[in-house]
Amino acid sequence: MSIPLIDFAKLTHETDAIRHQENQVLDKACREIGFFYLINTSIPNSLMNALMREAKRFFAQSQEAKNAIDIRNSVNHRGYGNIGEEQLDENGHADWKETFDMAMDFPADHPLASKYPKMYGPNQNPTDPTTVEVLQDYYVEVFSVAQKLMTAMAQALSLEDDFFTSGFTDHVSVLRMIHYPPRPTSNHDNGAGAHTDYGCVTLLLQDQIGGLQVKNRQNEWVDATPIENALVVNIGDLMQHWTNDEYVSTAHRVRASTTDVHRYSFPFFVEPDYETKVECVPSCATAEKPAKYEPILGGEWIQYRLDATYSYRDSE
Ligand SMILES: O=C(O)CCC(=O)C(=O)O
Ligand SMILES: [Fe+2]
Repeated sequence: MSIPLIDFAKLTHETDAIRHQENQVLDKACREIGFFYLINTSIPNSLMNALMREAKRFFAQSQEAKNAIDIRNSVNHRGYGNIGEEQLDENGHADWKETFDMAMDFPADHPLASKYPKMYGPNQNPTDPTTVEVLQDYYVEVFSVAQKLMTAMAQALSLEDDFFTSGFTDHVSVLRMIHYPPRPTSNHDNGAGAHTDYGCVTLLLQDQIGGLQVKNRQNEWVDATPIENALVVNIGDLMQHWTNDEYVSTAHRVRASTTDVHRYSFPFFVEPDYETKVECVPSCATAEKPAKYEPILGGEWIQYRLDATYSYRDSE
């Protein structure tokens, strides 16, 4: 099975019939593969290009400059992650990539930062103000797309429109920039190891290099070949829990760049408020298929998964 295409312009169309029809296609994609391309999003192409440009500038800085905002110095997991810091597949190699993570910025003395210091707090920003501005602008735009997407999912699942989005007031969604440099040896082809994402959905912007692969229901790795200006969207574990396994969180991986090729990608991990209670949505449980998972707080789940994949968080 290949990766379906969803038209965001249709999903948010003013004509009910067009919206409903696209909603059915979305619902099918979420149930059958958990991955789709999203085209015609409201994000300006110029902003996507600017993000790509800033990422190249950011990662091209000296190691010293990047280490000044090392993610290991941030309790709430913001900033720069060097190669080898993250290992997504516990049975493989560490990932051959460097990263930068940002999220909503809360002052260190904010009540939520005091209560959940590992999830809320300040960002560690790049020094260049243009980079920061572009990251913030993109964050706002991509979150707006995510909200509309979750509204469409709620409609597809016969829920109130705001069933999911109402859990995103003080959300912990993360925008990440990733740089996959050329791999050093031929036996280390792991850009990002096989994994599922932790949150509700992930909206990924990628360049034209390719390398992302998705495991379909037949257990075959399918290439998520880049489509210009389209986002690749996938369901995460929290949404799978929320929907009692109706929407599926699917394994994916990134093959590392070959010699001389640099790849850049920008996942936006859509994650609710720490205190949003995630429990089986009513339309996904029946007498034959009762709720499979205990209710959990969104933040508890994300924190548990982050602690498992980052070496520096092990000891905490
Ligand atoms: O870089 C990519 O294409 C995907 C990255 C990814 O799956 C992740 O960071 O969770
Ligand atoms: Fe992922």
